[in-house]
Amino acid sequence: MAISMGKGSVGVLTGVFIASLAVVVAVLLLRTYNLPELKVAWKGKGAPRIELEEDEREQLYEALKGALRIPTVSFSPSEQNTTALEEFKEYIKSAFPRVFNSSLVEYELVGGYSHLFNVQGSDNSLLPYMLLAHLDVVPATPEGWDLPPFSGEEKDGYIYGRGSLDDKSRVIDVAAQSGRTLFGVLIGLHFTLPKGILQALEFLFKKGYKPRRSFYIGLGHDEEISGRHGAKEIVKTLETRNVKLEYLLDEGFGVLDGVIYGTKRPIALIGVTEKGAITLNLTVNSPPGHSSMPPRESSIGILSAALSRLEQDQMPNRFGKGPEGAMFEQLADEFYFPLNIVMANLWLFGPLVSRILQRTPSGNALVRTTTALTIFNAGIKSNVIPQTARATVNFRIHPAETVNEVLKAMNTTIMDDRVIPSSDVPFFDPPSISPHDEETFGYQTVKRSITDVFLVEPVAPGVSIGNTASIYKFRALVIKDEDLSRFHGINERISKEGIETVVQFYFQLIQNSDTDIVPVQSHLEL
Ligand SMILES: CCCCCCCC/C=C\CCCCCCCC(=O)N[C@@H](CCCCN)C(=O)O
Ligand SMILES: [Zn+2]
Ligand SMILES: [Zn+2]
Repeated sequence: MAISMGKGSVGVLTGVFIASLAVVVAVLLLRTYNLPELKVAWKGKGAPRIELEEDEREQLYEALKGALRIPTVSFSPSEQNTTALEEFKEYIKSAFPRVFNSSLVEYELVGGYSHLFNVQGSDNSLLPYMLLAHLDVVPATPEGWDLPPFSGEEKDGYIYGRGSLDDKSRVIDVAAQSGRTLFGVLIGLHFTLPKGILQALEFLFKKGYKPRRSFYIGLGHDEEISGRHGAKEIVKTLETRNVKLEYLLDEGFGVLDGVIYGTKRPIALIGVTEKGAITLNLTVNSPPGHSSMPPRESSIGILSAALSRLEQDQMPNRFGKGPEGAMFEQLADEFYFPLNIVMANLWLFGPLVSRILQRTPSGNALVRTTTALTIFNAGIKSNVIPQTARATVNFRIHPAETVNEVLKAMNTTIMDDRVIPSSDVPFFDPPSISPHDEETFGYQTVKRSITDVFLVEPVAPGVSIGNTASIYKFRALVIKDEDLSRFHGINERISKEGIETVVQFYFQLIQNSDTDIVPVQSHLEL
């Protein structure tokens, strides 16, 4: 069928072309010259903060340092440092005596090393909520670190260590909607570790606080390897007791300061959904033998070629097909000119924005299903042709795609029957979007607590690129662009100010949850 265009269409297209060109030039200029420095002059008062004495502050830093020194590493689904997990049990008991000795707290160990606290409120008519965190960490070797990863040492106002961001500085925050069972929200759960949560509770008890609304704190011990024995057992435990939650909060985004290119001020994002995930092991077997008589193709060669195809031939850019498009449109006013115009008109500029986003790893993660090659194993000796080569590929699925679609695309890309896929961790489609309208207590309470503590606007819903399988995902930290590589990377660290803010956030959230009235959002005067 022929496509014809009238004069009018040509005019419109020319206009669109010129507008696009202007935007491209403007974007290039913005990239060339530094953006104006962020000048944030908040006049918002926020909520009263917990006043920490100097010795309490020191106690807070020391408690985190102590936690970082216990190497609670999850190496693989079948290997964890159980000695460290044992040590951690004793550690939290000594670091948070008021929590463990309070008559308001029921404590139990779940799945061997996970911790479940039920803090009794005075009003049983209010549904409880849940805060989640995890105490396990991914492995780290000292290479490249300014300070050793399990030393809990301090430099220039930062406390360094594996887990300082993910997730030993945080406390569990999980929130399910009224009437939803935990199982529905926690499948494949990722927990984060609970330092800030327990510390906030410790300080609250010290001040004689008694909550009105009951809440749970769940600290998983195997979140980094899918939460099979921690989170899932906690879910089972609560399901058996027919527990319903008002909301559930876990780690996730944070207050993003300069992370989204071209924004005028820090933006707090609460994850209301997240990407799906598949982790596959790819194996190639071929006859072993003497390296002096190599076959034309070896297991290593076959597997490497397949992996290279996967890395080169990424899944398509889906920008705008999932909730991330709406997120940018909602935030349009937060961008400098002319990006504000661009973001408000994604129907026109969507393709341009999607191309710009995919140029950075974090932007790319928002716009497509990502393919990450994470493990490669083969060979035992320099003169032996290996029988087996094995690699692991981790896909994070864009909300507009499914597990089945990704598997199909992967097969098409590899196109080699000798590469055998298998999986030993659960995979899941991107979950549905958690409610975040003006009537939703959990979302609005988290949002209000963010504004109270960080004095930041806007607070908007977003799509989390990491997995937590919780209802709301927020990390009470200001995250700068340079921090992104520290997650699961080298020189993971948290500022002393940052760790105090985490505590302030939970201190505030726990108190803001003590009502049945959906909070009115405060607005900051600029
Ligand atoms: C324009 C770009 C905007 C992008 C903004 C990105 C901001 C990202 C902020 C923080 C990122 C931190 C990474 C989040 C980690 C989430 C938690 C986590 O590590 N979960 C694990 C669970 C593992 C479960 C076992 N399969 C994970 O996702 O690997
Ligand atoms: Zn992690
Ligand atoms: Zn984590």
